[in-house]
Order: sequence, then structure tokens, then C-alpha cells
Amino acid sequence: MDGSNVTTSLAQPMQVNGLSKSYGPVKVIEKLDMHVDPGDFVCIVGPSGAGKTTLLRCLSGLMPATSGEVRVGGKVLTEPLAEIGVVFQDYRGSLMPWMRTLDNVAFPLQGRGVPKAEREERARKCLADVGLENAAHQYPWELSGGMQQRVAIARALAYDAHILLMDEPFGSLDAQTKMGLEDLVLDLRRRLKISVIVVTHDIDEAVYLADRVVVLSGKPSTIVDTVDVDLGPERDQIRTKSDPKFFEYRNRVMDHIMR
Ligand SMILES: Nc1ncnc2c1ncn2[C@@H]1O[C@H](COP(=O)(O)OP(=O)(O)OP(=O)(O)O)[C@@H](O)[C@H]1O
Repeated sequence: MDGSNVTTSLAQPMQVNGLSKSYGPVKVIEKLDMHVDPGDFVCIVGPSGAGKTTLLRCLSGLMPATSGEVRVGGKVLTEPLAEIGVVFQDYRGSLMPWMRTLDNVAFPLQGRGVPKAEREERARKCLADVGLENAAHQYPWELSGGMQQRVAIARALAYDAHILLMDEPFGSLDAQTKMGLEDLVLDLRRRLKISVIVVTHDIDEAVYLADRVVVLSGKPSTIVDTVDVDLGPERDQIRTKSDPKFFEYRNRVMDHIMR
């Protein structure tokens, strides 16, 4: 956990108790317990098919667990909440091409009855938060992939979300853009005092970003390890990734996944 911000985080704690999920007769996740404290940055890793996306969907309220529960601020999650923003890997499919950037970000607010002037004001603030204040009137197809993913992040945060869930958010971006967005999300966590949960295939990315890496494995999947990452609150793409502790954490996670 990043001691510099958590005490003032507005996010509610998230608690997962004995969560299991089956698709028909196939049990994918079994009796999973985890918690995310306000301001935490948690990464979830595991081999392909381990149920990472399934878990994230359950955490978002988009899909019910088969048994067990997710609690947000002590209340059982039964539907998507404004408190929880979700970003998917496929930014091309998630933005509406006929809407300008500002309208894409403001769109979810319309469904929640926020008046037009306030919608625009909030959307502008969120675009500024992700460094896109000058792209408000462009269409998604006029933006680079990294910029489109920034818009998707702004939209996820637009309705006062304090918990940001991301499913392979940087998977389809080039290496340099990906690093820029990793640092942007670290910065957003610090500035906006949000909790962030990221599902990723990329173990280096998980260790670089997280206060805690949760490793899923097995059939059905359980948590086989939880790695507390003690690399300090400030991360740097070169320095942090050269720290001997970074290699220790990476190898420990890799050991579980390659088994
Ligand atoms: N809607 C669904 N109906 C039936 N089975 C599903 C459904 N969604 C996922 N599965 C199955 O559940 C298992 C876990 O899938 P999930 O996508 O959660 O894993 P993952 O760890 O995110 O995988 P990857 O890393 O490859 O994206 C897989 O065997 C998948 O085929």
C-alpha cells in the first residue's frame, strides 16, 4: 500500500468473501478471498484461462458470483455502482465513433440524470485529469490508440468513481505508449486518491504498478500467492525496474505462473 495517500482516499474498501464462479458445470474460480483497502493498487495475474476477467466482472457488479460475495463499503454488491469505473482492453470497441471526445466522456452521466452543463464540466475535468483537455472536440478515430485509452479512463472516472477496474488496459498498445499510460494511472491514483485494480498478463507491469500482486492459478482457480510489493510510492520505469527487489518479486510471481 502507498502510505502517502491512503489515509485520505475517498474510495470505499472492497472485500471479497468466498467468491466462487461457475459457467454451467465448469467451476472457474473457487472460494476466493481478497481485500482492497482505500487507495490500494492491486494487480491480478495468472495463466490464460485462470479466471482473471471473470473475477473482474464479478468485482464490477456486471456479473453475479455463483456463491460468496463482494462488499463495497460494507454493502453487498448486486449491480454496477457509480463508485466503480471499468476500463477494458479494447478501447476501439468501447468509445462511440460518432461522438466527440467530450460527449463520449459525458455520456454515462446523461444516463444518471446529471444536467448538461454539469456533465460537460465534469467531462472537461476528467479529460484534463488524463492530459487531454485539448482533444475535447475531436472524434475517437482522430486520436491515437493511447489517447483513446485515456478517453476510456476519463469516462470510467467521470461519475465520481473512486475504484477503477481495468482489464488488460494496455495490452494492445506499443511499449512506449504503454509505459506512459502506466505512469498516468499511478499518477491518477495519487492525485485522485482512488483505488485501482488491474488485470494483466504482464508480470513486469504488475510488479511495477502494484502495492500488491494477487496470483491466480489452478483449475478451478484460487489465490496461490499474494505478493506485497515494497518498491516505494514513487515508481520510475528505469530505476524501479532495475531494483534487485523488482527481480525478486517478478521471479516469485513467474514461478507460480510457469509451474
Ligand atoms: N461467458 C462465458 N461462458 C462460458 N465460459 C466462459 C465465459 N467466460 C469465460 N469462460 C471460461 O472461463 C474460463 C476463464 O475465463 P477468463 O476470461 O475469466 O480467464 P482469463 O484468466 O481472463 O483468461 P485470459 O488471460 O486468456 O484472458 C475460461 O475457460 C473461459 O473459456
